[in-house]
Amino acid sequence: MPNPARTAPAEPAVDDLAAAPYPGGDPYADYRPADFAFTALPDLADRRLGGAVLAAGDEFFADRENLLKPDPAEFRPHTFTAKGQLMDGWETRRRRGRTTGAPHPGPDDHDWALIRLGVPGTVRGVLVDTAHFRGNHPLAVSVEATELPGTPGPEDLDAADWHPLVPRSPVRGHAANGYPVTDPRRVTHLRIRQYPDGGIARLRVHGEPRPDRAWLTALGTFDLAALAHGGTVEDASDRFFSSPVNLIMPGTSRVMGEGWETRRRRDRGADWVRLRLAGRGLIRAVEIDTANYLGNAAGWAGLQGRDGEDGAWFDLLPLTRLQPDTLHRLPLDRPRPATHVRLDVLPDGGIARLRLHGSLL
Ligand SMILES: NC(=O)NC(NC(N)=O)C(=O)[O-]
Repeated sequence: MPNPARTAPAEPAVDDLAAAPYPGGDPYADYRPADFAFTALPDLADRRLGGAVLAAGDEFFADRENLLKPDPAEFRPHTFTAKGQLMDGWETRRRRGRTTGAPHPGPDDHDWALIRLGVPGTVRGVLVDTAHFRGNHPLAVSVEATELPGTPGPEDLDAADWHPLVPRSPVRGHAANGYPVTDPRRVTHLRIRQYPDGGIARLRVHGEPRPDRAWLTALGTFDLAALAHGGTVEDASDRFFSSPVNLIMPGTSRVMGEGWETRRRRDRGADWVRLRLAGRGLIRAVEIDTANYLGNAAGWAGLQGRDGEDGAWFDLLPLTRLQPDTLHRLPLDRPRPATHVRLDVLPDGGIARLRLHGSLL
């Protein structure tokens, strides 16, 4: 019987895909970030929107649920549970070949996980973050997608029709690995495969939300700006401290960092964010919440509306004085059809949530 260690090819040098062992100090010091335009779009798999990892073939070293945690992955060196080093991600056991003569995994051996998006939509890019997985990240990943009605379980997903979103692609360790997606189909669930095994810290699925239209019609009156209903942040003047997408996230903010906070303005200008509504609708009631902004709440806020991509902007809500750390409830007397809304903030500061209650036309 040949000794596989002797016949195996020499260890490849630490190349671009690999990551150096943890050198001590700040675990993110040698992390390799990525700058992909699609990351400006919301994460449709966000746990806070209802995203979940429904099942995984293996999760021996670290739980699949970690994949969708909103915060960056943490690393505590030399922290061992009964199974191994504590890892903040989804990590499977090492695969083995079948025989002494073939001890390595086969070329198609892989681990898999099934993801339910929090909001269905068109995926524009997938981010596979291998933060802190060095020497145990997968060699490659692939992602498939499907669209199913209702609330299917893992068994239903097994029998679903899957189409590829990301072909089998190389993965770098301790890095943000971005894969742009061009397939325009609406999807509700994903299947990620990692070849042959290993650990992934976080999975982000960036795209355009496309919720169930029949559900919105049944609701009647709902928040036309909410991400969960298909509202989107198209652009904003400032993303310095936090993302404007926070304005349209579910629930209330718990701390300052969970809202939209702009930097201190040193000119005479104003900050703004432009939203595309869930559809063409009539807004009747506005909520502007400055929760957790005490010394830095926006001073005044106003709303403009626009009907169609090329429509002219018109006043929806005149500039209104805001109080710190307060939910402002503002009925609109004369609703007008709108597809887009611009929130103007004077002179700068923080707003935690913007709710635009109304109905589709
Ligand atoms: N040092 C490790 O991380 N080893 C193993 N992983 C964990 N989590 O212990 C492995 O084999 O990948």
